[in-house]
Amino acid sequence: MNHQQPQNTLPTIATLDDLAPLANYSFTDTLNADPDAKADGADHAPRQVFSGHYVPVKPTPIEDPEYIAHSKSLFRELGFADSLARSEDFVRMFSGDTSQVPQPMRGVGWACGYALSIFGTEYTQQCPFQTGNGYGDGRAVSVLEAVIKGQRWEMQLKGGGRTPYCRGADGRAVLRSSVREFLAQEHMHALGVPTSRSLSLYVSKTEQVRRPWYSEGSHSMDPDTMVSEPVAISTRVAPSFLRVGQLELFARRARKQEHPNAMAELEMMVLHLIDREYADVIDNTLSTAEKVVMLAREFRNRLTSLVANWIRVGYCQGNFNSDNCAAGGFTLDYGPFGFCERFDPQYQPWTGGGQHFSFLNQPVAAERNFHMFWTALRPLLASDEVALKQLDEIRSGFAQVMQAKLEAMWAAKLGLEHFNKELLNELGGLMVQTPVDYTILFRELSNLPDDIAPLQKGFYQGPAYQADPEGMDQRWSAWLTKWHALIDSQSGSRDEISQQMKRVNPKYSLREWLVVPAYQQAAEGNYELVRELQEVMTQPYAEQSQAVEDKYYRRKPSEFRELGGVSHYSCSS
Ligand SMILES: Nc1ncnc2c1ncn2[C@@H]1O[C@H](COP(=O)(O)OP(=O)(O)OP(=O)(O)O)[C@@H](O)[C@H]1O
Ligand SMILES: [Mg+2]
Repeated sequence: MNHQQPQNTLPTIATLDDLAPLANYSFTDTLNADPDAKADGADHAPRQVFSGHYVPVKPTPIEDPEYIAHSKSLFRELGFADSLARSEDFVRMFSGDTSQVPQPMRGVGWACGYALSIFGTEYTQQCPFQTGNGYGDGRAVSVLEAVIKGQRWEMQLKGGGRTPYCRGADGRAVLRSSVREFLAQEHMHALGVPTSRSLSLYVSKTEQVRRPWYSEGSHSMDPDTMVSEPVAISTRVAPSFLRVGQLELFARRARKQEHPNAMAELEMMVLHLIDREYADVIDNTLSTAEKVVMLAREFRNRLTSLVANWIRVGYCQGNFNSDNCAAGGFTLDYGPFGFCERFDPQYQPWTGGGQHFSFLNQPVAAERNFHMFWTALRPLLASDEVALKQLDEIRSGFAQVMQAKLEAMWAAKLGLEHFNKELLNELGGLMVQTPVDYTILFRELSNLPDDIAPLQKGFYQGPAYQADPEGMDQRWSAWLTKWHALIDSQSGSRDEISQQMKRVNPKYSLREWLVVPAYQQAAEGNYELVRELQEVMTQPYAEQSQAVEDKYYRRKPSEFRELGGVSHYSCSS
C-alpha cells in the first residue's frame, strides 16, 4: 500500500459527480460472477454459491443516516473536499443507497465468498451448509473501485446489509463496532502500520438491532444480556479486499475438482491479486509460475513486517484466521482487536479467540496463515518442479524471516543498533512481573531516563512487585544501567537515539476504556468524543498538549480491570 502520498494537494473531488468518472471496476469486469446470481443484486438470503469469484449484491441502506465522521487524512490523500462527506448524494451512497449513483458508477455492488482456516486447520462447520459454499462477506459489500491519482482503491461498506453469505444474520454492524473499526484503522495508519483505511462513518437515527453484550459492571467472560444498538455503516478503503481465505476457497475447489472451471478460477484469482496488490513489484510479462513464486516471497516479506509492526505498537488482532488475513499484507477486520496495556505476552481481548491468537503468538499464527497461502498456491505449480521447489523453500524459510524482523523491531524499540537477546529477555521478565504498561514503558525509555522514576509511571504494581518493591526497583535499575552502557557504546548522540525511539514507540494508543465512552455518547447522538479521539489517535507519536497527555497518556484505571466489554469482549459485531 502506498502510505506516503502527498498530503498537500488541493481537493479536486467536491461532488459525487466528480468522483463518478474515476470509477473502474477491475474485479467484477475481469473475474467471474456467480452464474446463479440475480442480475439486479437483490440477493439477500443465505444460499450456497458454488462457483464464480463474486456475487453481485445491492446494499441495503440504513434508515435515516446521520454523519458522524470521515477521515480527513484519507480525504486529503484522495483529493476529496471535506464538505463531500456531508453532501447529500455522498451520504446516500455510503450509507448504503446506491440506487441513484451517477454513471459510470454502478448501483449493484459485490460480495465475495471465502474459506476459513483457524490456525492452519481447514473448517467448514461455520458454513450453514457444511460445505464452505455459504461462507464469505456476510455484511461487507463493495460498492466502488476507482483509480484516483494513479492508484486503484476499492471502497467497501461494512454493515451494508445481507448477502448470500450472511448465514441468517442481519447483515448489519452496530455503532459500537463501527466506531471502533473507524478509529482503529486511521490510528494504525498513523502508527505506520499497513491497514485498510476508514473513509466515512454514518449511523442510523432510527434503525436498531439486538446484540448480546455485557450488563453494566459485569465481570462475566461471555455477554450476559441482550442490548439494542443503533446500526451504522463504515466504509473502508484498500487497494483490494482479497484475503488468504479467498485463495483457499478456490484452491479447495480445485483440489476437490468441484467443477471443471475450478483450477482456472484459482489461477484468475491469483493473477488478479498480483495485479491489485503486487503490480509494482511483480513484472507483468513474467510467466505465471515466476509470478507465483515472487508473490509468495513478497507476501512473506509483507506479512512478517506486518506482524512485527503489530507487536511494536501493542496491537493484537485477536482472531487471525485466514479469512481475516489480507493477501495484500495489511491489517484487516478490526473486530476482536485490542491494544495491549498491562503487558502480558498472552494478552488476548477476544473471549472467543484462544491463546493461539494472543499478542506474542501472532508470529506463529501468521505462519499458519502463510502455510494456508502456500497450500493454495501449490496446485498452480504442479507441473513445474523448479518453481515448486522455490515455493517450498519460501514456505520453510518463514520462521527465520519472521525472527529477523522481530529482532530488528525489538532493537529499534530499545534504540539499539543490534538486537541483544539477553537484555530483551531480562526486560521481558521485569515487564511481566511488575507488570508494566506496554506503551508508557517504551515511550518513557525513549527519553533515555537516568533513573527508573519516569518508568514507574507505567508500573501497575502487581503482587510480585508489591511483595518486594525495593528488590524489584533494584532489578529495574540494574537493567537500566546495562541498557545505558549499550546505548552509550553506539555511534549516535543521545538526542538522535531518543528522537529515533520516539518514532517507533508511540505515545498514544487506542485504549479500549477510552473508546467505550466515545461510542456510548455517540449512541446518544453526541459525537464529540469520537472526533476528539480521532484527532488524538491520528498523531500517536506527537507529544500533543498537556491536556491531551493528562487524559490519554495513562495507565488503565483499576476499575476497568477484567470488566466485560472493556478488558475483554465477545466478537464485537
Ligand atoms: N451481522 C452479520 N450479518 C451477516 N454476516 C455477518 C454478521 N456479522 C459477521 N458476519 C460474517 O461472519 C463472518 C465472521 O465474522 P467476522 O467478525 O470475522 O467478520 P466481520 O468483522 O464482519 O468482517 P470482516 O472480516 O469483513 O471485517 C464474516 O464473514 C462476516 O461477514
Ligand atoms: Mg472477519
